[in-house]
Amino acid sequence: MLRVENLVVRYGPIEAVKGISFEVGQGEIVSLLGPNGAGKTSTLAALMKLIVPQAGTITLAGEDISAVGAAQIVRRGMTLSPEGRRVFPRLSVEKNLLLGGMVLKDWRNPEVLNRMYARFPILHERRNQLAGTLSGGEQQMLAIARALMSSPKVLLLDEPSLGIAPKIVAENFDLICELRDEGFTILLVEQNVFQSLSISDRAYVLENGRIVASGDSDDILKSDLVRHSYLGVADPIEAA
Ligand SMILES: Nc1ncnc2c1ncn2[C@@H]1O[C@H](COP(=O)(O)OP(=O)(O)OP(=O)(O)O)[C@@H](O)[C@H]1O
Repeated sequence: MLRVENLVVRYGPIEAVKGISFEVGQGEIVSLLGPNGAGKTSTLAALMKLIVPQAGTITLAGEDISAVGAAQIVRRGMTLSPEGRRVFPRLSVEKNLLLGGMVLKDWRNPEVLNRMYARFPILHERRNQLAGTLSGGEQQMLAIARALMSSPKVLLLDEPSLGIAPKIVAENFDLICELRDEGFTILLVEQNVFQSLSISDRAYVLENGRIVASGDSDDILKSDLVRHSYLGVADPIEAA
């Protein structure tokens, strides 16, 4: 569903992503892991053209979207729930949601909004409230719901558990699994390595802009590299 080849992202002299290649199959959850500064957010931003990559080929559902801009990428079926949620704090919950589908022709179609409210009743309850007044967990829910408003095929999730309470984190991971079961294809960036690997099918580990490990999530969880470098424990199964 998503294939990335030789992606390079530079900020002036800093090469943040150094020619990485990976793919996400239809209906998979794939984790992109790695320490702070590894290049995870830069990769997602480049996929959505929020920053322009210096090189690389991006293929979405068989179509080359390397030269396609952000709005068109959303129309073609890929959206991002960004790190730090980035809801518009002074707009209502409903307006935040509508913005998620606004690049589509039928963005005013009430069915789309109603479907989202049926999935997230709390957002319906709070639809007239300013987004900035929601709790962290609710804002995260809103960011994911906003990304779903354009009915994407591929969902990019950047740190959906960052800064929210453990109970809500567990609910978010359940939601991500539900979305996979409904057929969404998900690329998940997470600091929460155990939980991320426990729900994903496969994973890539980024370090200093390069992929240093990849494979089935179960194998990555057991690998020495991840155990020692990223999890900091001798036995992650015991620790979990
Ligand atoms: N706007 C920017 N200008 C200059 N350098 C940047 C910019 N954004 C990121 N970088 C640098 O690019 C590298 C990769 O950063 P990036 O945010 O993609 O990593 P990350 O893996 O997402 O880390 P984190 O989990 O901390 O967000 C880092 O060295 C970072 O300092």
